[in-house]
Amino acid sequence: MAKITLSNLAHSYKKNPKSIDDYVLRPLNHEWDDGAAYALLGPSGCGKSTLLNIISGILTPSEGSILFDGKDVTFADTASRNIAQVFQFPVVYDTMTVRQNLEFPLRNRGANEQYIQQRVGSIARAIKVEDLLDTKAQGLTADAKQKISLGRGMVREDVNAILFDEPLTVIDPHMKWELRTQLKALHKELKHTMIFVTHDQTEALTFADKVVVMNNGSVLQIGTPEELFKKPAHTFVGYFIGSPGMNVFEAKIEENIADLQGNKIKLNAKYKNLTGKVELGIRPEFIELCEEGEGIKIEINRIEDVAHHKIVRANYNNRKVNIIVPEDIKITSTMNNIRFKEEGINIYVDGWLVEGDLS
Ligand SMILES: Nc1ncnc2c1ncn2[C@@H]1O[C@H](COP(=O)(O)OP(=O)(O)OP(=O)(O)O)[C@@H](O)[C@H]1O
Repeated sequence: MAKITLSNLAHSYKKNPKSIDDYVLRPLNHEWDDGAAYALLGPSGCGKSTLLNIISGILTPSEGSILFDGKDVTFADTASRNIAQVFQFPVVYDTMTVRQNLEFPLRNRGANEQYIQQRVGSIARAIKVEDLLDTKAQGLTADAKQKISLGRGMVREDVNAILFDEPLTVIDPHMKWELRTQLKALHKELKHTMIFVTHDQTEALTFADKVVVMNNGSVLQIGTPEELFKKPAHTFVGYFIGSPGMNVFEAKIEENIADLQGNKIKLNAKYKNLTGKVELGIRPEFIELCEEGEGIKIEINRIEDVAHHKIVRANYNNRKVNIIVPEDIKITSTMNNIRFKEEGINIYVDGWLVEGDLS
């Protein structure tokens, strides 16, 4: 296992990039802790695979360097980086049995027979393919083959890192949950440094200790699922993560009062001299519905009953606002107003979170 350091790393697919817009990865400086499970999350085209390919050595970055435990591997090939990879589509040898497929990475490295049997046994148990061990891979479903690919990725204990590039895409939806849980359990047991690329927030939030949120070639935040929920570092993180995502309103801020188009909202911190585009962000979970005469007037458009809560879709001054209310709350025809819970309010300038003075 290794700590992975990205130092002034940037990448452009153009030979002579002229401006920052020519870069698909903008300068990054980050350390990925040894033994942690990371999810790399972001919309299609934000640069996730480019970054993963740079870490694995498939791609050489146009600028900066990458270090494994302090050793510069920027120009080292994939084989010498000692990493395991699992791709979107299964990589298995059809003519081999499941057992032989799982044994392959260990035999390749000259592991002894007793260790191979013990290790393949425990991985087969973890991914629940014990009954398939002596079956040829050829006849297996895409799901089962991808499970074998995951097993092959996990079977070596001596790798620096395991990289997963959207490995659950071909997996049947209810099997996805099971595999994610198994991957998490294997990570707990083996403590491999794992990087899991996905554009699915549920996948990222359930698998990872830390989620790296990317957009447009930049890392916007690295945080625990709780940090991403409570303190999104950027408005993009706020509305990309969450279902529905964070509500964002333009605001004027004077000390500890936010003015939303004439509606005054009390804040639990003071802000001074904010210049630029000032916005107030609040997740739907921190907005309460209340009776007419209190809070801010809204127009309710639709109420959706989802598992364990209701989502209220409404309009406030010609813009959309989403509210999450517990399933046991009865919404009456006079509940046309909302109020904000102070602890759920975050203030942003030009998209970025600013901390106020709590004293
Ligand atoms: N070989 C290439 N040559 C030129 N441009 C490329 C190449 N590979 C990727 N790109 C571009 O780089 C940007 C980042 O792509 P990348 O595949 O890293 O994003 P991603 O976040 O992994 O997206 P997805 O989830 O769709 O795979 C995109 O605009 C893509 O079109």
